[in-house]
Amino acid sequence: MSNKKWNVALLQMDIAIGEPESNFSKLETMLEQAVTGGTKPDVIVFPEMWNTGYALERIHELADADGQRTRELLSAFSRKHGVNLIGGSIAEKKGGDIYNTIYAFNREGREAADYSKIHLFRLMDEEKYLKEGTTVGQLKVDDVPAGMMICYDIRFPELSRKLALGGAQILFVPAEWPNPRLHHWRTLLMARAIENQMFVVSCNRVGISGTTEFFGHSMIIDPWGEVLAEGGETEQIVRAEIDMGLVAEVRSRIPIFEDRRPGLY
Ligand SMILES: NC(=O)CCC(=O)C(=O)O
Repeated sequence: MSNKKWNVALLQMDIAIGEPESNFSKLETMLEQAVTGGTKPDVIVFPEMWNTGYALERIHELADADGQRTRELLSAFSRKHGVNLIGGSIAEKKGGDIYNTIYAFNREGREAADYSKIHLFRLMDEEKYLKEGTTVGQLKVDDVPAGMMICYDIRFPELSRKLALGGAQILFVPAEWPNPRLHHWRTLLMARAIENQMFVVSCNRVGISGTTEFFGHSMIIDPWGEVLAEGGETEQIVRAEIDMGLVAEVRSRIPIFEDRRPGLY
């Protein structure tokens, strides 16, 4: 277990539907603000589908081919500033298919992992336009085992438990989670943190897209379930310092991983 302390910054941004140019420009502005406007972050997280929003009917023309443009930006920025990036997710075109994919980059500017959303959200028609990923999102951030899930994935506790059993001490969750389900968002994120005794770091977008309103409330939650930081409902950078040593402390106080009875369930 690690005793590392990290400053975490979440880019709680608005996303212009179907306008990658405008979204890249917004993201680059907020990235600069994240590294210049406060304590220098160790990890920066972005929201879900930040390059295109849910412009699904035009997604084949808008998606980033092999994530090339996104990868170039993230690699250069992470290397220049010595910061880990959990690069939200983007609409990624791979072969003839479109995926909802996170790229994570380390402080040296190298790609640490990618993860494509495995549970597609029917209420937003994802299953009609996107292809689901087939592997879970595991990575190391400064040698600390971590996990990645995307938005709707948090409704599946089996997935976060699998990541925790695989060693994850922190879970990163980019999202586009809208009204009227704020209560679900906050409760599910806190539950994933408490039941797995891990940090949960979630970045949601803000703004209105068609008739759908996204409420922000990006959250940084510790392994005890305490909310260390929570965004409001406008564009902002949400920040907190986290102490990774707390994971071992909470896990030794209530040893749920030793007390599990997997033979019975
Ligand atoms: N983009 C998403 O996966 C949205 C998930 C959501 O809103 C939910 O209620 O679940």
